Amino acid sequence: MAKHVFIICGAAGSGKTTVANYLREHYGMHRVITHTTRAPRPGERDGVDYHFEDDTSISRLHLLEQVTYDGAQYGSSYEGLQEGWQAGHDDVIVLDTAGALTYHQQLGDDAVIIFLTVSQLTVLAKRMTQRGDQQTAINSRLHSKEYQRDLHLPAALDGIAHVITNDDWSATRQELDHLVGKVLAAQDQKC
Ligand SMILES: Nc1nc2c(ncn2[C@@H]2O[C@H](COP(=O)(O)OP(=O)(O)O)[C@@H](O)[C@H]2O)c(=O)[nH]1
Ligand SMILES: Nc1ncnc2c1ncn2[C@@H]1O[C@H](COP(=O)(O)OP(=O)(O)O)[C@@H](O)[C@H]1O
Repeated sequence: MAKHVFIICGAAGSGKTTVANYLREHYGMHRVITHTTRAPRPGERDGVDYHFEDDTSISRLHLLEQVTYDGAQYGSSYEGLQEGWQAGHDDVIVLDTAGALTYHQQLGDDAVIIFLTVSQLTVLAKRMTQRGDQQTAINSRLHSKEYQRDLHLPAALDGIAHVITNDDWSATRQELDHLVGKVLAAQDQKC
């Protein structure tokens, strides 16, 4: 029975969305769509990239965890996880490191945490520009304490998270394939 949730965390621009989409497309994982009060970026769609909320609608939700990141609210629900598991799929979700820690505390080894980083941190802002983010949004992000915190693996996730340096996409893909292969093989042995 599938019941893992692959949690992708790391700084803005490190490649979390790219990795989550790869795991969905290549391993049939269920992408858990989380909730946010931040404004959609160009090209983002409600219900696909996020459930876009306002302060009132997000406060009515029954969330497993909720954080403030760069002045906006973000949160995820247990129902979102169950959707994938009930359909027999592993889940993949994109979270900040505070959320990743909460999931580790709640789900133990069923939460497989991947922390993404890059060798040159200056690359991150360039990737945000390439992605089409507005300059004011990039500046706000770069100066937020949450962005600064998630540039490095928090001590509480040391030895728990799998760290991948996402400089070169083909190397990242190989590391992901290796990790997912190991987790799925261990899962098959348990069944
Ligand atoms: N804890 C938590 N973090 C979330 C959730 N949804 C998104 N995030 C994180 O919130 C942060 C900001 O996300 P976003 O605005 O999409 O910016 P990005 O990091 O540039 O892609 C990222 O670290 C996301 O991983 C959630 O439901 N819970
Ligand atoms: N290894 C990589 N090399 C070059 N560009 C990348 C790589 N991984 C992701 N990107 C690009 O960088 C930008 C930010 O990636 P994204 O997945 O949106 O990051 P995040 O979700 O962590 O903010 C996107 O335009 C994406 O296509």
